[in-house]
Amino acid sequence: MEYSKVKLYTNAFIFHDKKILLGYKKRGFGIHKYNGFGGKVEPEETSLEAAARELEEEAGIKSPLKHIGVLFFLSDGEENAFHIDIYRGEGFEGTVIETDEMRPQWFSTAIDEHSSDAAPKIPYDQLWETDPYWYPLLLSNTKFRGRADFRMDSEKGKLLPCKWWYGVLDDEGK
Ligand SMILES: CNc1ncnc2c1ncn2[C@@H]1O[C@H](COP(=O)(O)OP(=O)(O)OP(=O)(O)O)[C@@H](O)[C@H]1O
Repeated sequence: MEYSKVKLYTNAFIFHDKKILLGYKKRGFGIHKYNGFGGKVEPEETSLEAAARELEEEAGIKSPLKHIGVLFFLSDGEENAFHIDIYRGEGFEGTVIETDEMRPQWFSTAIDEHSSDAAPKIPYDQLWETDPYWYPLLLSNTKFRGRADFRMDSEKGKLLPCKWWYGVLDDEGK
């Protein structure tokens, strides 16, 4: 797929007490899916500043965010490509709140199926369709990069991935 411009976005995932915080998107792009907290990078701010601002706007918390990956995402009906900077935060300050845009919820990161952890499992069937390929890298704190091209499936009446790849980076991001 081709594109003319690249738009910068952020997406932040908070980890605490063997759990990951996801938000159920209540409106707009990605509605009814679970995702990290994020949005557009505004012209006057850095990607990290945008990630911190969006996390506070959408979940009411602050966290020491570290860049862990990049997703390059293309879609039918979008002339722009999305460059999504993925951040990971260990712990947080403040109180997690529900906002007009997102309903936050904790999910278990425990690998043990029989864990007594009360938190529900990550809802892999309610994420963007290609997210399950890179969540293991996010969960294991491994730097990564990837690309996914989405096309409108006229039979199903929704955007579906037609081509994608994800790769692991070394500590220097190469
Ligand atoms: C395979 N494709 C994808 N996989 C995983 N995540 C994806 C994604 N495509 C977009 N995303 C994220 O979805 C959020 C949209 O943000 P969105 O609400 O539109 O932005 P923003 O809050 O700036 O908009 P408004 O303020 O409402 O205009 C933003 O975090 C962005 O990174």
